[in-house]
Amino acid sequence: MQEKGTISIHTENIFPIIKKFLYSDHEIFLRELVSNAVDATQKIKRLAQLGQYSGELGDTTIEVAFDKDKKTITITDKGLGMTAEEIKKYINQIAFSGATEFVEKFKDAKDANEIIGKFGLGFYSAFMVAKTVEINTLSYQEGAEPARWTCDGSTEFEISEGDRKERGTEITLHINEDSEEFLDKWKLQGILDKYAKFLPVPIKFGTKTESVEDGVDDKGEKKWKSVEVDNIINTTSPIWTKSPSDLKDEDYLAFYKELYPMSEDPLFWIHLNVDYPFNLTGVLYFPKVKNDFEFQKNKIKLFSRQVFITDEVKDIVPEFLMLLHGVIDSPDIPLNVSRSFLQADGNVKKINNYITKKVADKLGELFKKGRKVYEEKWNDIGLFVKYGMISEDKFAEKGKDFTLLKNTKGELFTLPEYKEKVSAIQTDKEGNTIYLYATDADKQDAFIQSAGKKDYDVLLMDSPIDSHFIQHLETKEEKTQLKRVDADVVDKLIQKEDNYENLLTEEQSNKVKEIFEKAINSQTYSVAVEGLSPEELPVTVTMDEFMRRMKDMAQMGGGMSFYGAMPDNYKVAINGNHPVIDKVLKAESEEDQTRLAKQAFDLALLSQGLLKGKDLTEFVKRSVELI
Ligand SMILES: Nc1ncnc2c1ncn2[C@@H]1O[C@H](COP(=O)(O)OP(=O)(O)OP(=O)(O)O)[C@@H](O)[C@H]1O
Repeated sequence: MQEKGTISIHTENIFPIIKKFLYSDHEIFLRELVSNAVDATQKIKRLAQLGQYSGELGDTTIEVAFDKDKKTITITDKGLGMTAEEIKKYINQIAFSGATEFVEKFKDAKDANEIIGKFGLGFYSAFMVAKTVEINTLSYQEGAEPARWTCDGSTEFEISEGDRKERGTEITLHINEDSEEFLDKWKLQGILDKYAKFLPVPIKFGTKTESVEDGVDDKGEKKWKSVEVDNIINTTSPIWTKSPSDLKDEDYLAFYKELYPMSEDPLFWIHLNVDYPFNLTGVLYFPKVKNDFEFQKNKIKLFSRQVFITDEVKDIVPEFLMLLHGVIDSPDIPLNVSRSFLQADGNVKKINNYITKKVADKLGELFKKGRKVYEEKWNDIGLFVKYGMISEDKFAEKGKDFTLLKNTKGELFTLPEYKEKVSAIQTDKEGNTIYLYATDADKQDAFIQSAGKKDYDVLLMDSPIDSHFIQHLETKEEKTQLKRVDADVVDKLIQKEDNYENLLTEEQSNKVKEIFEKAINSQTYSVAVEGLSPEELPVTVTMDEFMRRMKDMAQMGGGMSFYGAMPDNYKVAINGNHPVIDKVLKAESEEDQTRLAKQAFDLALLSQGLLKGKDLTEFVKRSVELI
C-alpha cells in the first residue's frame, strides 16, 4: 500500500500561514499533540469499558522524547491508533468548515489559540516547529494494518504501510532549523510543566535518578542506591477532580503550595463542582490580600479537561474575583475564540454568575458558622468583599449579610447591626441617618473626640476602596448619608432641632467675623460664626464633604478635573458660644484681638495637622510669647 495525495484544503498556502501567524506561541504544538495522545488514550479506555475492545489495555503511559542528533521530537501513545482510512479522514481533511473562511479570518487572528481551535488545526500546529511530520500508527481494531503518514509541510502527503507493532500512535517531528531551541531537555520540561502537569494520563519524559533503600551495611544501617526511574511529569488526579469529601485541609494546602510555591498559606478555599447547565470543577483560594490594593491578578489557571489553557481568565471570572488564586477546569468555556465573543457567550455568563454565587455562599457560611474567626480575617477579606459589593449586584445581594463595618474603636458590625446601632441617635431632623467616618484616625482625632462627646459613632474607612464603598452604601442603604467626621462641626454634620443658638448679637458676630478674617488673611478660608456647644472647640476648620469627595475623585483620575483645578477651600467655624471668642471680642487693643484670633485659628489647624512650615514656626514663637 502506497499512496500519494493532496491534503484537501482547497488552498495551497496553509502551512506558510500557520508558520507565520502562529509564530508567537509556537510552543503550543506540544500541548496540542500531547492532548491528542491523551484523547486517544481516554478513548481506548472508554472502548474497553464499553466492552468494544477486549484486548489488553496494558500500560498506557504516554511518552515524550527528543533526539538532539536526529533533531526529532516524538510523542508516543498507546491509545486507539488510526487506520490508513482514518488518517485520510481525520488528518488529511483538515477539520475546518471552509478554507476560504479560514484564509479570510486568519488575517485578523490575534493569537495562535484563535486559529488552532476554531479550525481544528491542533495536529497541524506541529508544522510550526517541524519541517516534516511522521505518523506511525496501529489501530486497536481487529486485523488493522499499521500505517505511516509523512508530510513535509507542503500540501503533499504520503501514506504507506507502517511497521508499528503496538497499538497506538507515534508522532515524529523533524524539527526545522528555526526551532532547534525545542531540542532541549529544560525547554521541553518547562512546556510540559506548563501545559501537561495535570493531564489525566501519565506522561513520561526521560528518566530521573532516585535513591532507594538497598539493604543494610555491616553496622546495620540502611544503605541507599541510585536508580533511574521514569520521569513522570504529571499528577493524573489533581485535587479538583476529586470529591471534596475525600479531601482534607492538608490536601488543599499542599496543592496551593504546588501551584504557588512562594506564597503564604491561603485564608480559605472553595471547591467548585457543577455539571449542569455547564461543566465546571475547580478550587479557588482566598489569598491574604494586602491593604495596599496591590492586586495579584492572573493567578487563576484555566484548564479544559486538565489541559492548561491560560492564566488570563479576565472575561471568565468576574473582575472582583481576580484576586483569588487556584484553578478552574471547564470544557464548556470556548477557549479559542476572541475576547469579544467570550463576553457575549452564554456559558461564560452563567459560569461567571455561578462562581460569584459560590463565593458569596462560602463567605456567608463562614460568617454564620464562626463569626469570631470571620472577624479575625476581616482585615484580609474586607477589601475583597467591598470590591465585590461595589462591582457585582448579584454578590451585593448576598454580601449585605456578611459585609462588616469597622468603627474607630475597632468594633465590627454587619450593615443591619450598624444601622440599628446608630439610627436612634444619629438621625437628623430630615429623618436621614448619618454615618460618620474617619479616613485617618490620628489626623482626625479632634473631630472623632467631638463626635464621641455626643455619643456618636465614627466608622473607620481607611482603605483605598472605601471612597467607592461609601458611595455604594449611600445608594443601597435607605435614607442614609455618610459624612467624613471633619466635614463640618459636629452639630452641623447631624443637624437636630435642638441645636445651640448663637448667643452673640448680630453686631458682635459680624465683629468676630471681621477680626478672624483679618487675622487669617487668606482666600482659602471662609469664616462663619455659629452657635455651637461651649464644650466644642472655639474654632474648627473643615472641608465640605461634597467638595472633598469631588477633589478626591479628581485626584484619582475620576474625571472631575474641574474640581481638581479649584483651590482648596476650607470653612472656619467660629463657636460664638465659646468663652475664648468672648475673650477675643473683649481684648483691649486691635492688635491683641488679632493675636488671640490667630492663636485660636492656628490651634484648630494644628489639631488637624494642617499647620506647617513658616506658619507652624510663627505659632510656636507666638505661643512662647503668650506664656
Ligand atoms: N494521537 C492520536 N491518536 C489517534 N487519533 C489521533 C491522534 N492525533 C490526532 N488524531 C485524530 O486526528 C483528529 C484531528 O486532530 P486535531 O488535533 O487536528 O484536531 P482535534 O483534536 O479533533 O481538535 P483540536 O485539537 O482542535 O481540539 C483527531 O480528532 C483524531 O481523530
